Amino acid sequence: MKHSFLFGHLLVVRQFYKDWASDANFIQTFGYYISKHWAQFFPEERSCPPVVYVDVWPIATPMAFSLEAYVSNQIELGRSLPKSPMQGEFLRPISNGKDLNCMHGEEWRMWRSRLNPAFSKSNIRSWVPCVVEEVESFVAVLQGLAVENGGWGPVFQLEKVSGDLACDITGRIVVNEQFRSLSSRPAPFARLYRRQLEEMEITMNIFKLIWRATPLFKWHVARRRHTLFDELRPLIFASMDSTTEQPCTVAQSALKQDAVTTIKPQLLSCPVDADLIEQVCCQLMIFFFGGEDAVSIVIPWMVNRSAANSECLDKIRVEHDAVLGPDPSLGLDKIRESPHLLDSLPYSHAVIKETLRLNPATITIREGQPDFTLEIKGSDKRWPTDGFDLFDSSITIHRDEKNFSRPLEFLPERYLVSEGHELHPPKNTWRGFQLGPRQCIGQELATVLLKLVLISVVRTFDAELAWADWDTEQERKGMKSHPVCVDGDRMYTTGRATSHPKDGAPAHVRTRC
Ligand code: HEM
Repeated sequence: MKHSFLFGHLLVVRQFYKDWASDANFIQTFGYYISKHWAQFFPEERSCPPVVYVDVWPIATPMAFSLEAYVSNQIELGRSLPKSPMQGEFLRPISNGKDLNCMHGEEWRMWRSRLNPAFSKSNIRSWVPCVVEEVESFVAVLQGLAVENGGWGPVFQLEKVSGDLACDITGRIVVNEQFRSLSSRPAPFARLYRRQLEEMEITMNIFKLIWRATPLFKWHVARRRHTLFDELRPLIFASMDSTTEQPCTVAQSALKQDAVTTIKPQLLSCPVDADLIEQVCCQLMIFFFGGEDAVSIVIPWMVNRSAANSECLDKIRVEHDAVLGPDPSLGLDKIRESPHLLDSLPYSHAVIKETLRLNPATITIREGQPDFTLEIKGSDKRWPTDGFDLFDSSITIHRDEKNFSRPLEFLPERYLVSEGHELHPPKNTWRGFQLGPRQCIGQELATVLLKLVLISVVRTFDAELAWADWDTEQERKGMKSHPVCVDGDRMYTTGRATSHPKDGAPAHVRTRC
């Protein structure tokens, strides 16, 4: 790839923004962009290189994008590489970079084994009635947005409503508290948390980089983080006071091994305990972030993909009628009474997996090491990683014909056919929740949540993204809309670090007759 002595690969980065979209999410989509245009950037090659090295110094650490499953598997399934320091820096406003997602080595292992029980299938199952309660608030919001006469209701940003749902569900599991983000009076924690999210970005803007390096910025961010922890602390104590054995909150799981299940606020005059609670606060914050960050884009993609595929919607409805009975208004009640019915929805599960295949919500980043090199097919030399942040371009792997036949088609059936069928994906290629020891700890919760969304929405409402309504609304507010399409779709991934749907995924809903 053409390298400039002065600018490194920054000119290629500029080209990406020009060709894709000026507000496209670079780290999430650059690998896929290269895989589509490799012949232009690597004219001397006969196929797309499995790893693309990008020199973006001094804006960021040089990057290496893995575009092949067998390379990514060396990064995730082999040796446990540390997370990139960039992630710790990014998460500083909420967790000071001291959370499960940023840790590695022994420290990570210790916290992961403490926290795993709270996210186990059996524990998440026992939370289902509470999760259903939060999903009912989500349905109430949609009902308020669907007009009486059967027409489409007003346009709203689906990302925001989905993120609020994720935050409220996380609040239940983490400290058993109702945050009411979906109501007009959210709890103070929910409001503060949302404000703090605004401080988080990975930027290539030089002025912002300088401002973010100043002690004043760091002080401001730390002060707000402490305010957030001040809200969280009493909730942790209240959750510890709870006498019931099940379900177990994440806070209880985090503190159990320290035998401080009876910890009381007055004990906090002891600095060791205060330090421990501070560590737990940092850990709990990553669950609010991890859940909301992914769910707020996965729900819009799920709506976008299924709305474009009426056959898929019909199949979901048939499955829900068969398992939950013909009356859609009783679907959530059925699950509340019998959570195990969630295991009897294979097609709905496949829809979730297929959504995450075509549109993975997050990207894996690891720090390259001097003694960690990559084995590349057809090359007698191992490829270096030292000095690079390693990116697993899951979207490229998921859309590669070698791994998934008819890769650009939305085909949930591929997860339902048996091995040997043309559509059956090979082992270790689907990485919607990532593979290996660092795979998503919240995947059981996420799957329950997404199934409940399908149960409560698909038979009750029509839902779709509403770009024409959005443009009209913007014009009414005096703002000119500049429609941009990526791959022929107005919906694409933006965001200054993590993935966000374009314009917050404007959508509308109507009640089904
Ligand atoms: C559809 C929803 C979700 C998707 C697609 C998703 C995806 C992922 C992926 C791909 C990773 C691996 C990241 C890496 O390799 O660096 C991950 C890690 C993680 N996720 Fe999720 N996630 C989802 C929901 C959740 C939820 C609901 C929670 C918690 C409430 C959560 C908490 C975490 C945490 C803490 C990690 C880091 C785990 C570790 O490093 O040990 N996620 N997630």
